[in-house]
Amino acid sequence: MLKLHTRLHALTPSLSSSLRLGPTTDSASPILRAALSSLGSLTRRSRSSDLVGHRAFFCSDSDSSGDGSDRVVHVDSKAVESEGEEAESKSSSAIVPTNPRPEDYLTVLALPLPHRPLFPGFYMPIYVKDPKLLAALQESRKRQAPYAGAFLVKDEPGTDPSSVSGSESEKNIYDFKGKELLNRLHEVGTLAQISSIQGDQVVLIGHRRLQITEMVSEEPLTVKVDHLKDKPYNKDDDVIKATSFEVISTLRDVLKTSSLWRDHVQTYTQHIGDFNFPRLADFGAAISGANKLQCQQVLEELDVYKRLKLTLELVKKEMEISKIQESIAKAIEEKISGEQRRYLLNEQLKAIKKELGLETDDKTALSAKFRERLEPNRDHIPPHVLQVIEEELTKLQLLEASSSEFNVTRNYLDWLTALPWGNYSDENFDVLHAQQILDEDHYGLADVKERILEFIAVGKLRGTSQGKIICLSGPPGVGKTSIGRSIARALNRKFFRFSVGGLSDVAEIKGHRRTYIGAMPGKMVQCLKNVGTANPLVLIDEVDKLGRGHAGDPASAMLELLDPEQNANFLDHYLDVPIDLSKVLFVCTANVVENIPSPLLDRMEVIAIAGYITDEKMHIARDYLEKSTREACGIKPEEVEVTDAALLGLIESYCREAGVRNLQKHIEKIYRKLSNLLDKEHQMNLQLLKLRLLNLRKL
Ligand SMILES: Nc1ncnc2c1ncn2[C@@H]1O[C@H](COP(=O)(O)OP(=O)(O)OP(=O)(O)O)[C@@H](O)[C@H]1O
Repeated sequence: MLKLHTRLHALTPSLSSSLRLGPTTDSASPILRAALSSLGSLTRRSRSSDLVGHRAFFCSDSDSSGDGSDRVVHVDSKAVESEGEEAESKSSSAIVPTNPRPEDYLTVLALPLPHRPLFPGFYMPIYVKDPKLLAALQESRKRQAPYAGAFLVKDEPGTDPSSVSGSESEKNIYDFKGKELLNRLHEVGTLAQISSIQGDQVVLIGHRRLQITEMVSEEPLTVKVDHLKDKPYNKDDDVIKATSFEVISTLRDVLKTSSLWRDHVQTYTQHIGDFNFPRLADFGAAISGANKLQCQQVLEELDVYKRLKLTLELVKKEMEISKIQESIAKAIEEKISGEQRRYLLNEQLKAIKKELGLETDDKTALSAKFRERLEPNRDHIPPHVLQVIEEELTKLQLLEASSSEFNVTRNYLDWLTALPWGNYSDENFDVLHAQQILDEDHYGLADVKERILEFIAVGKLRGTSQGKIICLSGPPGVGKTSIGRSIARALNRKFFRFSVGGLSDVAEIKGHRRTYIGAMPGKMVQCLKNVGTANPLVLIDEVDKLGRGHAGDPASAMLELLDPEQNANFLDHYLDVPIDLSKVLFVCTANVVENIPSPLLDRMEVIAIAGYITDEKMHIARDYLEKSTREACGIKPEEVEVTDAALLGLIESYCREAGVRNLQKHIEKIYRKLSNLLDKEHQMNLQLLKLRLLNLRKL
């Protein structure tokens, strides 16, 4: 008695911690104590968890070997003391050694366990739904006999032990009473200490194996039991040792891959030198995810070697599961990291695009870009166009960036905002200046120059030059195109040239409707965007060679474009808003006036350039063509002299046509050859190369 008392006091510090975790013993091995502390947190966590509620938890009991019975009695009394239930009981348990020891419990209440058997040394919280059984448990706890027998419930015949039983079966167990219930229980179970009762939740601690021998009473079911002991085994048996080492090493492998049982396994394997084989087998089976029948098999096995072998099978399975778990986790991780990388790269791409001003997705950036373009000449933009632009900008915000509609709207806005609304170049109405420029570029052409100077003079008086279409007609190479360029220079207007020779598609002039894929505005809108001013000089080449369209008449479209009465409200199909072309000066060129469609011709002021006579050609060749060609060939004036006779010979013998393009080509040819000769002559220090009539043929 005295001995018992002193041990009780010695245990006090360790037991105070056990109150959280359940009872412990002073003689628990280092393994068990370590396991106890490491499992403390897990146990606390698991109590709130429904899932783990069906599994057992490792504790420090070790009386399965049969020598720890008195320790359990101490633990029990201490637990009761700590809960402050009855001070009296504390003294009685300490002083009166008549408290029954676990092995004294030969008649116990039978607790049905629906999910898994309880292994010695493990915790298990269960819910007792039978009020009579619950009352009996509370009663026995009060009587300082807090022990019961925990027995796994058998599956109904024909059911798959691996299939999920669910709460249905749990409920059904309590419908069985007496003998019926007894028949549903496995015979081998565990002596369970009732650690605590809270409501209908009872926390059990497994102690030693029991076997039901007979029924004592029906409600609640009470049974007589035999206490089972492990069969004697040789501790130094190599096979047992090897099997147990294999169990441990497998547990270690599980630990490496699965964190689920890390606490359990780590604690146990840390103390590898201090284990006992039956406990190891129980431990492995209890923490494995094996089904209840497999666990029950381990519980029923009294041969230590066989039990270890069964456990080994279970932990190996656990290992396989954790490998699968690892590969699943890895695959998912790879997928996630791949997606994250993609997201990151996309974000970087966006940032780079934004930095380079290529941002296409960012609607706000796009809108800002368009608004920025509008800002400088917002006052000049006609109100109806501004309204359309604003509407389109709002639409752009609502559209999905990846939709085709978005791209259409974006392109449309791009065109609308790129046009030079109300942006005019300052016209130069200085007649003298104009004459100077025209003379600079062309020889002769007195009629043409006069007409142009008149045009400028009228424009000066009116303050604007508009309302006229000049048509320059004449044979090829008489300088129709080049004079158009000169007029633009003289008037200080931007120059844009496009040829309508062979044009048969009206859409080239008036644009496509926006609904078509790859729709574009017509040539005139492209011209305005290109030159950046609303009053350029537009040279329409080869107007007499206008094609006949199969879909629409290009001549009519040209009429709309050129007619001063209509072109103030020129409607391009793509833009769909009228644009003012009245400030544009149109100059057309034609070889044969008769081929120009009469409605067009009617509106034109035709200036005919008949062609040049030899004398004119001589002047043009000497003063314009020769000069420009010499410069183009990089020959200095003092290096070459072309005599009049040679030039005349060239014109009369080789270039008899009305224009001077052929003459220009011959002069270019001669100068190319001369530059080749000069290269050789340079070496002979020849100062001047004279091109005479005689040499002309050779060249
Ligand atoms: N009176 C001129 N003075 C100076 N150079 C001229 C004159 N007439 C034509 N040229 C030159 O002749 C070349 C051909 O002229 P241009 O191309 O304008 O002819 P074109 O009448 O438009 O021909 P086409 O009908 O074939 O288009 C140009 O280099 C131009 O400078």
